[in-house]
Amino acid sequence: MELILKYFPKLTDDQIDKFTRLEGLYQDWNLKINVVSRKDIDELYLRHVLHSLAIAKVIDFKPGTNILDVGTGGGFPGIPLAILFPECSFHLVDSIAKKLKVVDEVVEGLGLENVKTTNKRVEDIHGTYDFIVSRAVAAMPTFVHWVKGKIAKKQNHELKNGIIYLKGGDLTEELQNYKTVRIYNITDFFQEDFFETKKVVHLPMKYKG
Ligand SMILES: C[S@@+](CC[C@H](N)C(=O)[O-])C[C@H]1O[C@@H](n2cnc3c(N)ncnc32)[C@H](O)[C@@H]1O
Repeated sequence: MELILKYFPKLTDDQIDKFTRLEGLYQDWNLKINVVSRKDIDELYLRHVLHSLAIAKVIDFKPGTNILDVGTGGGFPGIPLAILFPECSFHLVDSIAKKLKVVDEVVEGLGLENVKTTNKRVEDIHGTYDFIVSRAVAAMPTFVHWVKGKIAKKQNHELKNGIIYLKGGDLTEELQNYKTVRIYNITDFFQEDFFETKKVVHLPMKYKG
């Protein structure tokens, strides 16, 4: 938890309480359904919570923003972002039911009222969103194909709405066709070795309706 406060020193008592309780909830649920690896549970705050919050260093979501987390798995990046942005709404989607069971339990355990979950493939989700966030789900061309029709017409964040994706390694080839893409090194925000090759990819997508 100290790690989160190091980079987000202005958290409210309620946010600190939720981030603190997160670890116990994941530990309990992971014993029953193994959704997060042992090593990852031991380093939950670094590998999952702080990694998810790198998105907040790229976009400061305004109150009222609605966000889709595609392939949320055990709830990342959606759950940490929902704690950080209590006035935004988050829709967490995954095609595997057992993963969402853990997410549902964590959401209930924390009393997170700004999160809803759906067990579907993202291709079958028909809402629109200001932002689509994700980590480690598909190559960018596939991902863009899945979500490009889901960017809200009424945009809150002038020109910035679109995809924010957490990914690692050399992305030059994969992203060469996207002219507006911005790539941020996570080590620019968090000085931790774990993030050495990890990036935040921001692909603004203007609605063309
Ligand atoms: C490698 S896991 C990443 C989970 C989580 N985002 C994280 O970073 O911890 C990929 C997840 O994407 C989900 N997924 C893959 N394709 C999907 C699709 N088309 N629609 C919804 N979920 C999908 C899988 O079920 C899996 O839970």
